[in-house]
Parts: sequence; C-alpha cells; structure tokens
Amino acid sequence: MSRQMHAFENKEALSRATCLAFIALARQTIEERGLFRVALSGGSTPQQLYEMLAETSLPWDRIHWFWGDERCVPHDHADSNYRMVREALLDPIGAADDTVFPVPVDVDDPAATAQRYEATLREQFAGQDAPQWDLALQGMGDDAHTASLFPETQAINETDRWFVENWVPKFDAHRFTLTAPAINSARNIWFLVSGVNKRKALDSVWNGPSQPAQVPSQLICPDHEGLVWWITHDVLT
Ligand SMILES: O=C(O)[C@H](O)[C@@H](O)[C@H](O)[C@H](O)COP(=O)(O)O
Repeated sequence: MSRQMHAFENKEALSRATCLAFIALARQTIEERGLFRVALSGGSTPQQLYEMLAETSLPWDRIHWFWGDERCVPHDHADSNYRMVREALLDPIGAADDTVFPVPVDVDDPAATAQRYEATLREQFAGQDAPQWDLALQGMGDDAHTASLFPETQAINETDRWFVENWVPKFDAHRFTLTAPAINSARNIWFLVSGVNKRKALDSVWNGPSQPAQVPSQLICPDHEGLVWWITHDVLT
C-alpha cells in the first residue's frame, strides 16, 4: 500500500488545497466516466472544504453525494452529518434531490436504518463487490477512529456488509458507518486531519504496530495508490 501525505500551515490552507484537488478529480472523473460519486465525512474538519466547494462551479448534476457515516439523530439535529453538509454545501449549490443519498435515519430502529442504506448502496453500485467510490473522504478522531469505526467496537470486524449500525460505548449511542472494506474499495481515499490533539493518533496509524482494533484508521489500507493524507503541520510530531 502506498500512501501520500501533504502537510499545510493551517486548516484554511489544507481546505483550499483539498478543494482544488477535489475540483480536478471531479472534472477528470466526470469527463472519463460521466459521474463522480463521493462518500462524505462528517465532523468539523471537512466543513470548510464543503463551504469552499460551494463557492466553485462544477457540473453538480454529475456528482452524487453519499455519507460515509452518520449519527443516530434526525436530519435536522445539530449533530447530524447530513445537516452539516446540507447547510455547508448542498443548499448553497442547489443540489438536486436525485443526486443526494442521505442515511435514512430512524432513531428507533438503527438496524433497519443500516439495512436500508446498505440496500441503497447496493442499488447504486449494482454488480460491484464493494462500492467503488470515486472519492471517500475520511476524518480521524484523537482515538484514531475513522468514519464511525471506533476502537474495540463491533463494526471494525465486519467484512461482508458495506454499511452497519455500530454501538459506541463512549457515546452510549449508536452510530452508522461504512465498513472498512466499503471504504477501501474507493478509487481515492483522502484523510483530512488537523489539530494537535490528533498527533498521537496519527503517529500510531503511521508508525505504530499494526493493531487495528485499537487504531481503526489502520484498517484503511487500500491495495492501490489512492490513499492521501491531507494534514496540518500541528499534527506532525
Ligand atoms: O461523524 C463523524 O464525526 C465523523 O465522520 C468522524 O469520523 C470524524 O471524521 C472524526 O470524529 C473527526 O472529527 P473532527 O473532524 O470533528 O475532528
């Protein structure tokens, strides 16, 4: 597995660079295959990227938006990744409903929610062994989780399903997440990581012993060239 790392002075520079790279990749992909399918990360780091993308001009009708993970909350909840992306990007660009594929959260039935989204993904990526995203955007927590693959949780062991519910003891709540195989199948996987609080986690992912149960971001190791880490200098030891 080859992996690249680009380091930037601050989050604005990181967001601007990833925005330019996103535009280039999307244009090239749409030219070659007519459609660009991206699995979005939640959390706070990518929000500025989404806001910058909203100020650009792309063939939005040829971009399909999916979520790599979601919280077990209604779409209008402050913690919803869907709400964050809608406000930062999808509403400003006027994304058409048929290009947006949110996780259909039913807070009373997490299992059914995950099954329904899995069915959506298998429909959208029909005939594939795993969803071949053109781009999967990943964040990383200070515990080295990515998406909602948290240390010592059930979802990190899932290898057949593409999308699952995951009980996360630290939040005493369910989350929803792509499984590692359903992320590794992406043509391009970009981690966006910023903040001194991520330093230890990044070091454990890059330089530590292989222990994915405790360092879930180590599960993201595609067998191709497309893994790129976009980080700020403060994350480097
Ligand atoms: O739903 C989420 O929260 C994310 O998908 C999660 O995996 C996030 O990327 C990390 O927790 C980093 O979050 P920050 O970018 O807020 O540090």
